[in-house]
Amino acid sequence: MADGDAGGRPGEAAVTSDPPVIRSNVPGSFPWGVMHERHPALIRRVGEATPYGPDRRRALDLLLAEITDGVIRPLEGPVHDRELWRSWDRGHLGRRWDDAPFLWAESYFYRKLLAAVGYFDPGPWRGIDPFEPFKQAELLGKGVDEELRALGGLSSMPVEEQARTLVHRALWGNQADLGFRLSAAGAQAGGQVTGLLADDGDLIWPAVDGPGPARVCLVADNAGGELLPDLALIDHLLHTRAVREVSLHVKPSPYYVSDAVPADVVASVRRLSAAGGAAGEVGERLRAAMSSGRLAVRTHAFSCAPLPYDEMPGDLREEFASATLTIMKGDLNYRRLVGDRAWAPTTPFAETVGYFPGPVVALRTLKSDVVVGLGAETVAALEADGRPWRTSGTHALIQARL
Ligand SMILES: O=P(O)(O)OC[C@H]1O[C@](O)(CO)[C@@H](O)[C@@H]1O
Repeated sequence: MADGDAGGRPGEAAVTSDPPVIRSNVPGSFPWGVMHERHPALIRRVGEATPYGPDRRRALDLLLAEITDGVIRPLEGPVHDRELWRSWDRGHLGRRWDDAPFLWAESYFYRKLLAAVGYFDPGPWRGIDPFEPFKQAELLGKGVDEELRALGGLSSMPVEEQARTLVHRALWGNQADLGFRLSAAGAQAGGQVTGLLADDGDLIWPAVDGPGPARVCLVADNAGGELLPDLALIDHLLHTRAVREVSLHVKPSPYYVSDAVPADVVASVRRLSAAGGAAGEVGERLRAAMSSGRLAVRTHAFSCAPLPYDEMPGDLREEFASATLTIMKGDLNYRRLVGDRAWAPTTPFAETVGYFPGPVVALRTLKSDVVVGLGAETVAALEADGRPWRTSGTHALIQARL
């Protein structure tokens, strides 16, 4: 199957009734806006944020030209991940960007952006995160101060309320990733519609507290304002709950603007420790947990793959299969989890994640068209309201399949 258009999940019987994959070839649609407005704006912002020399600037200009009216070109030179991308290709190289699945094209765009800035090349720009200036500004910003201060109020709450609060902070931390803020709608976003569109939050704790030592995987999304509450939640799992071990999955290289990489984990733990008070204690406990191995940071290449999780490789499948619970953070992970398809929003969540090898919960604010697991009345009310509820980041959900 070229790109899973008609179902055909690897390792499973073809599901011919699956809806079509989302592409960016409809002018005016959300994916079209990402590819034609957000990505060019991002190329410009990256060029402004770091003092690259003429070669890198030329490469950024070429990337802009390629995504504007060109076809998808292969990576040039002796790159370390050529074989990987060949295995992920699905026949899209050489076709128009807009005709590839949105998920695939977006992901490849970020890989090409890293190529343009020389992130993997020998030389001065190797390993320089092009998004670091944005991430750093956020980590040092006022919003983060508030987040850290709020941790002080937790100790006076009963444990169940602490847990609920931490899950909600981790959930809403996903609201505004830095890529999302590159669009006018995203820049103005910030409202929250209280009352989740789906709320399986109460299912989390019985799953984690069950008999036997638990191991939790948290598949992180953005750095800064999202990773800090994720880390606070991890601290709760390790310190207050009887969780033996947490695997924190972050991206092996910069991706989707603000996605967390290992350097962001280190920066966030430092930020927590430096804050003093309750946040400082969280930071110190996390540092100790990293030293002892109870908190392990993982970077799997598939975390930056342009494919849904139902195509995950065997070692990652085993990792999730052996976890008591996997927490999937954010919009992109949600798209990869349920499949980036034009699902009817009332499609049961469990039906879309049947392939997932262990208990899984998604914490996600809605920033793209994909959504499943909603009640018909909820959908009718959202549609009647007339505002862009699927993509504005104002709505959130917690969905579990245990
Ligand atoms: O950081 P998150 O929550 O994964 O959101 C990233 C989202 O932003 C977009 O890339 C749009 O810019 C979506 O396609 C994607 O799902």
